[in-house]
Amino acid sequence: MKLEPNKKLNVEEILKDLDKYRPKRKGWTWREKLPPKTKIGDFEYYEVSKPLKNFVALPAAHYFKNIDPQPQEVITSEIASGRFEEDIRRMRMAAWHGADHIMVIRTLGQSHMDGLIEGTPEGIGGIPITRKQLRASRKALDLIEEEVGRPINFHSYVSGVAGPEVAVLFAEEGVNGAHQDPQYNVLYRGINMIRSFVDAAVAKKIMASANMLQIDGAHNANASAKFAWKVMPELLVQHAINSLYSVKAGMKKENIALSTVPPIVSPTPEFRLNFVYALTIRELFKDYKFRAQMNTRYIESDLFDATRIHVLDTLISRLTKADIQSTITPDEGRNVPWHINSIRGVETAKHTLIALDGIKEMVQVNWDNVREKVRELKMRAILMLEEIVEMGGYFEAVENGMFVDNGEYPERMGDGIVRKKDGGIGAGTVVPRDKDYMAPVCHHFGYNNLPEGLEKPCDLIGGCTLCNPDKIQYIDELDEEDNVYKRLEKIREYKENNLIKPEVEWSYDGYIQLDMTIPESEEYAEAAALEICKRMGLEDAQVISKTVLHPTEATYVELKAKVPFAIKKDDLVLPKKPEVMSDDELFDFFAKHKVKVVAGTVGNDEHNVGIREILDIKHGGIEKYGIKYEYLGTSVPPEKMIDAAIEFGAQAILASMIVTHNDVHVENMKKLHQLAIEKGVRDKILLIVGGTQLNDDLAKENGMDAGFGRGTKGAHVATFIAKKLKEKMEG
Ligand SMILES: Cc1ncc(COP(=O)(O)O)c(/C=N/CC[C@H](N)C(=O)O)c1O
Repeated sequence: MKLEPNKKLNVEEILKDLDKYRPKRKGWTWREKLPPKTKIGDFEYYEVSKPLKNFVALPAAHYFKNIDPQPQEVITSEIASGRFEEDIRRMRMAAWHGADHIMVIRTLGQSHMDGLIEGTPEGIGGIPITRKQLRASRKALDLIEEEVGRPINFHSYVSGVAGPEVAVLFAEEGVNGAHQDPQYNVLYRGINMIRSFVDAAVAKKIMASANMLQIDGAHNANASAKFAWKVMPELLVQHAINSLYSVKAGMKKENIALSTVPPIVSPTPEFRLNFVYALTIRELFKDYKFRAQMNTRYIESDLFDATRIHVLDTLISRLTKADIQSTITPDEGRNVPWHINSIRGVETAKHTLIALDGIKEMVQVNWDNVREKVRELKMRAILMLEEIVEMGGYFEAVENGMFVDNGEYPERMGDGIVRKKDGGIGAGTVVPRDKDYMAPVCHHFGYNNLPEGLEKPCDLIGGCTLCNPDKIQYIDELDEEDNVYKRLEKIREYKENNLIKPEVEWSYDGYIQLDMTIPESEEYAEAAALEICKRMGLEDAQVISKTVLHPTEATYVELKAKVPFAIKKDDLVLPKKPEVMSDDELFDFFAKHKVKVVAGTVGNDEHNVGIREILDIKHGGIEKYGIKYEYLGTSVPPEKMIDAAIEFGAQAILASMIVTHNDVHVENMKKLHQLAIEKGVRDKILLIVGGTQLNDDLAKENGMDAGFGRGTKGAHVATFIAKKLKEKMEG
């Protein structure tokens, strides 16, 4: 099976033969780095990796030969729609934008399930991680990898009371990376600490056997603390505990990634604080990997603010080091991530990393002003670790509320998270192994009374599931109602009738996002906006963000709402593509017919970039085909345009109109048409207008011969002139 860029992912195809699916590989894949000063297009890069085969480049790429340079850092897209058949569509979108690390959040509460989930039930806030969901997702990613031309890492979470079972499932199914940090269970899921650490050792050894990359859970302290910047010493301690525990459990340091988040945001002077922290952690843990995550603690519903924060967080990565740049959807503050926001997050990371390529060639740390601060932060962490040891170790420290206390250690606020050593979920469930304990399976952590001379423990049973996947018991579905087939059934009618509905996260969910500015205070603006949606016939309208432009003058309101209808794709009339003759035909025509035009930006408009692109040879402008032009400049009065065309003996006027405020562009078109009639040349001179807000219909309605909008090239205009002149000659 192969994905075609012009064909949608076929979920039914993905679901076929999942019982026979085997992962193509195990373990994590880093990007293929290219050497410093690699040339891409007209530019040199210091920190790029192998480009993609298929991609969606940044918006401005078309100015630069449509290059899409890929940073060396792995870029994560976090997905949490709750329906894996929708997640895989978004994975494809994210991969084209440059994500090669797909992280699917688990459904609420899966950490508290003491066993595996089977089948394909729908999740809340994330996906129920099941063998079938993992296989379908990994199988889809195999196809998406081929399509974009780069390996994609599939990632989820090994935590909760079924941690070891989940770790085995992941190792069996070729999951490439996972969060694993026992402190997460203890602090944020209330799971017994002895159970958590014993399970973690078992899970880590299994993850190590499959060469999975591990991400720790320190970022949760950033997200949970009242004053996120005060837990920095503790974060270093948390990283140290999980990192060393992971090494002791058999993990290689290059597979241990510290999850590090710039803890604070503007309006604080964030950079000076975040930068010191970022330098400190990288100095202390230089043999490990760094998974930089954008801040989630202070993300509000304002997408622009969130994006600014994420750009600044990515600057920190560029100025220090990140092996993975994890993107968080900028709307983390208001929705479960939607398609567009997952993609926005990836674009922000790619844009910023590429924009700051090689920044360290020009910008260095002023250690004179930083060294002392780094040292102080390290001292705080070391003192905290020493006190933990004095208390009797980690478990006692947690019992004393040492963690996520909002005092910057050694200051203490006394509001840390307290867990009892013999309390929490799974307390008392750890049983010491008997002397004759023996488990005939591979990669099993801890005491195992295996017979001498075994090549592999599982030789005793003819192979374990990690060595012999045919031993895996594949369960297809358990719930007759809550499964992917039932969900696909509900939307089959839309697909069969080629119907279209907008969506934000699930096919045909019908949601749109709209925004409006209401000249009222916040509360009236919200009420008015909802009423406007109601009168527009939209359903389930909800305000998702408000920006006060002025307490009484105006409020900008963003809403989501459902459209109560579907569109028939077959009834849609597509705007006709502008005709374009081949270069040879254009060269040939204008070699035989000498054509002159006058051109300029008409009225009181100073924008000239667009018209120059249409004229100049180096941008593929009309000059390339032999058309002569007289450029009149900007803010050219319509009268002067007509007079110049007469004087220059031009067959056409090219009038650029970018400003359309108060319909000034319509007024100028009408004037050109009227003046050409008054001067008796309307049938001798083609009136051609262009501009980002224009189109052919609007131009013709106002007396022009043609109108060209966004994306027009010189060849389009030259083709129009040639065809019209040909008609005149034949007529
Ligand atoms: C160390 C660890 N284990 C498990 C889980 C998830 O475990 P549940 O199934 O209990 O939700 C998490 C969650 N982090 C959220 C993703 C974050 N936005 C991220 O990108 O890292 C975690 O940090």
